[in-house]
Parts: sequence; structure tokens; C-alpha cells
Amino acid sequence: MKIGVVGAGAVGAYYGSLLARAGSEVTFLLRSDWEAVIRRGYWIQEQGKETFQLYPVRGFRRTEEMGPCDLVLIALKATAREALRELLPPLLQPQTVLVALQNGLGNEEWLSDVFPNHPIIGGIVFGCLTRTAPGRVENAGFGKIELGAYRGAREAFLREVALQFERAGVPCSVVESLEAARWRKLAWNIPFNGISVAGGGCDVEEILRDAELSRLATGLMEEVAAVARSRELPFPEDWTKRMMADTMRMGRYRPSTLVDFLAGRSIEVEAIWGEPLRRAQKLGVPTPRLQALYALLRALDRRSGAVPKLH
Ligand SMILES: NC(=O)C1=CN([C@@H]2O[C@H](COP(=O)(O)OP(=O)(O)OC[C@H]3O[C@@H](n4cnc5c(N)ncnc54)[C@H](OP(=O)(O)O)[C@@H]3O)[C@@H](O)[C@H]2O)C=CC1
Ligand SMILES: CC(C)(CO)C(=O)C(=O)O
Repeated sequence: MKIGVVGAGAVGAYYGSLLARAGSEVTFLLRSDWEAVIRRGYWIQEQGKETFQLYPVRGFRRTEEMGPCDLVLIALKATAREALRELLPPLLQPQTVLVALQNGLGNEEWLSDVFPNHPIIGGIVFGCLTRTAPGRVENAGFGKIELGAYRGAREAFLREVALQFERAGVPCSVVESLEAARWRKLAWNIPFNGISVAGGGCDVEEILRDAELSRLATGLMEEVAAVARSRELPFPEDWTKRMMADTMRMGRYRPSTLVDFLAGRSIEVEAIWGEPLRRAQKLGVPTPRLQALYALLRALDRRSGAVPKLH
């Protein structure tokens, strides 16, 4: 199976490197990291383990040079998705499967509208991944992936992809309902990614230690759970407890949204907060905390300079 990685940042570089190390044929689309990665390869630091180097790396600056793939892992931010209209076509052959590894809602729908002839899988990523320098990625914990069919992907193919991840040392399962899995993940991203930015730059440890921020995080999780349950999606009773316990093991982790915000890049406001809020409103489920957080994050995103200001 020939695998292409588009969006070779923290997530793309990490999973692509693990797959390549395990023997999968992986090519990477590289932009700012091209020179560093071609010269020195990828350096992946797993918590508590030795750093491993992937060298050489099959990295290219243009998708035309990568050629057609059987599977494309898409890990650029939802805010950069428009670029996929031009980036993806050179990678496509009739049965190429697209995997959306981004956080939030709407990524599979967008791919499905723009590339209607290709099977689409959603991938939910649980790694705490940060690009610390060009070609260097650290995983502060976790790393499993859940895969769910969005459109047209055969069950046997999904299992084959999951097997490739497992062989690469990545715990990977196939979920029955992609929608349910996305909402379960949002129960973490909505509070922690959001509060980390709206709170002025808190890591997750600070959110947990501050009684008011921690209460807000729990309240946001309960709102997410209410939306998922109103859709009758499986959502474990103890999910909030489990998420809080997992977060305690992350230490001073900065969510990916905070990393972008601090670097002055745009944040995934619509995918992580706007789209879930609109869906909650359509369903008539009250989500006042989410609504307030969305309003604040939109305003902060404008201030970061990455999107045009109101005048
Ligand atoms: N980091 C994490 O722990 C997790 C992240 N996620 C989600 O995964 C997705 C990716 O996140 P993350 O890996 O952190 O993001 P990064 O910002 O680290 O990576 C995005 C990559 O996309 C590349 N890119 C963007 N536009 C283009 C383009 N036009 N051409 C070529 N390359 C492009 C960027 O290149 P360049 O370097 O040149 O800017 C960058 O390497 C997001 O949706 C995030 O929410 C999900 C779970 C965990
Ligand atoms: C929850 C986490 C850390 C992945 O496990 C994430 O999605 C992020 O940092 O954006």
C-alpha cells in the first residue's frame, strides 16, 4: 500500500515516520521542513523512550513528484484545507482512499464535496504531538488512532489500514460510528484546546489545577455529551471522568491550538467550536458555555493577525 502524507507537521510526521519505520511505503509532502528533513531525516521523541531517526525520508516539495497513492493521510490544519484542491489531484488514482486526521467536525464532509469519487475515512488522533524544530516531533503521551468509515471505504480496507498502524506500534481500532467518535474527541478538544487559548495561554496542568477553569472544562464536556446523546450516539457515562484522568497524565502539555495561537497562526475555530455549536443549535441542545467560548476564540483569532480584523 503506497501511503502519501499531506500536512507533514506534528501529526503527519509522527505517524508517517512510524509507518515508514515499520516498512510501509510512505512519501511526505514537505514545505518549510523540506531541507532539514532531507538532510537529517525525521527525529521522533516518544515519552520515556529513545529518540528514533527515520533516514532517508522520501520527502518532496510538490505532490506531482510523489505520484499516485493508495492512501493519503491528511494532517494539515482544517484552516488550510482549501489548499487540498490543488495538492491532492496528483496523488489520486481511481481507488485512492482519503483519511482526514484533523480535529473537529466538517473535514470529511468537505473532502466528500470536493473529491466525490474517492472513499473517505475519518481518523481520530490521540497523540500529544508537538513539532519542536524542523523535522523533530515530540509525543508527550498517548498516540492511539480510531478509524471510521465516512463514505465508500470497505470494511476490509479499514482493517488493513488499522493493521498497518498496529504493525507500526500505533494502537488502532475501527469504530462503528465515526460521528460518535468525533464527538467523544471533541469532549476533550472543545474544553482544553479552547480554554488554553481563551485563558491566556494555559497548559493543561494549569487548567486542571485552577478550580474555576477545571469546572468550566467539565461543564463544556457535559454540553458536548448532551449533544452526542441527543443524536443517540454512544457516549460513555463516565467519559468526563476518564478524560480528566487522562489529562492528568499529560503534564504541562500545550494543546495544538495553543501552539498555533502563540505562534501567531490562525486557529481551527470553525472546525472545533463553530461547527459543533451550529450542530447543537440545529438539534436544539443548549450549549451556553460553548457559545461563549466560540465568541471569544473568534475574536482572539482575529487579533492573532492570521485572519483579517474587523474595522
Ligand atoms: N498535534 C497534536 O497533538 C494533534 C493534532 N490534531 C489535529 O491534527 C491536525 C494537524 O495538526 P498538527 O500536526 O499539530 O499541525 P501542524 O501545524 O504541526 O502541521 C500542519 C502541517 O501542514 C503543512 N501544510 C499546511 N498547508 C500546506 C500546504 N499548502 N502545502 C504543504 N504543507 C502544508 C504545514 O507545513 P509548514 O510546516 O510548512 O507550515 C505543517 O507541516 C489538526 O487538525 C489538529 O487539530 C489531532 C490530534 C492531536
Ligand atoms: C487531545 C490531543 C492532545 C490529542 O490527544 C489533541 O487533540 C490536541 O492537542 O489538539
